[in-house]
Amino acid sequence: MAFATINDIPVHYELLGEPDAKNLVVFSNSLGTDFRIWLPLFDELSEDISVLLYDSRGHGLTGGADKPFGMADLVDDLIALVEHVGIKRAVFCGLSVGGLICQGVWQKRPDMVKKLVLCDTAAKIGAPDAWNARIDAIAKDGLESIADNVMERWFTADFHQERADDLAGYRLMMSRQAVAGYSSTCAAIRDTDFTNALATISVPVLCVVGDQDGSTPPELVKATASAIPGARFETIEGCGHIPCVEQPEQLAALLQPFLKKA
Ligand SMILES: O=C(O)CC1=CCC(=O)O1
Repeated sequence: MAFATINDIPVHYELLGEPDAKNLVVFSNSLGTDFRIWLPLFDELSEDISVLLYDSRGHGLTGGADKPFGMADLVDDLIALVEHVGIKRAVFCGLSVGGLICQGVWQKRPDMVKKLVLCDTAAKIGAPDAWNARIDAIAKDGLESIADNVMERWFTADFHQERADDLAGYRLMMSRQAVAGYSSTCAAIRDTDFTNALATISVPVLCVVGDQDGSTPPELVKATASAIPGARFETIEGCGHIPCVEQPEQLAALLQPFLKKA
């Protein structure tokens, strides 16, 4: 557990391994989560893979919720954190809004990006009206009021039935986020459209999506992959929006060879 002051806010992160390791992956979390969502994946990855994990602005133990922020801030935070820990170049793997942040890093600092893993994400996520409705709902009634709906999109019916303890834990992770940080992140997603930048991506890209993802459905992620030159698209079976939690073995089986390929 480590903290750094990045762009005037405390950022919570963890570097496991060396900043100059050959196989180094930077993981960026999704809306309503923190870096602990990636932990189940690490049991499945080989030991020679080093990782940088962090909580994005307004989430987890990272600060910044008190002032409104947008996608440019989220991207700048990740770039500055990567520089802070001494990483020159890495694979960037982002889930959902984390995938938008990683696309933003590619646009601003392509020299930092060796490969991209875009997990349950797209160049544009959701409709502005839906984000505005979500922002209004949580301003009025708090995150608890939307938690059941969000869990329906995050996890499959099987997960709901068979992993009730985990479901309760991830539901708490989401509903305990700072409302203002969650709200700014919704606005950042609403205001971001990287569609025109997809054709500029010239590093290897792996796009993955849960077959039952209710937030970024397979057709959306497939369309994003189709617009990136040479990108590979894969579906994860029996999975909602968060494969690193629901199907970490399948995600690792896709990630590992992609990381190791020259
Ligand atoms: O909460 C959701 O609907 C899922 C989600 C959308 C963007 C993101 O990061 O998570």
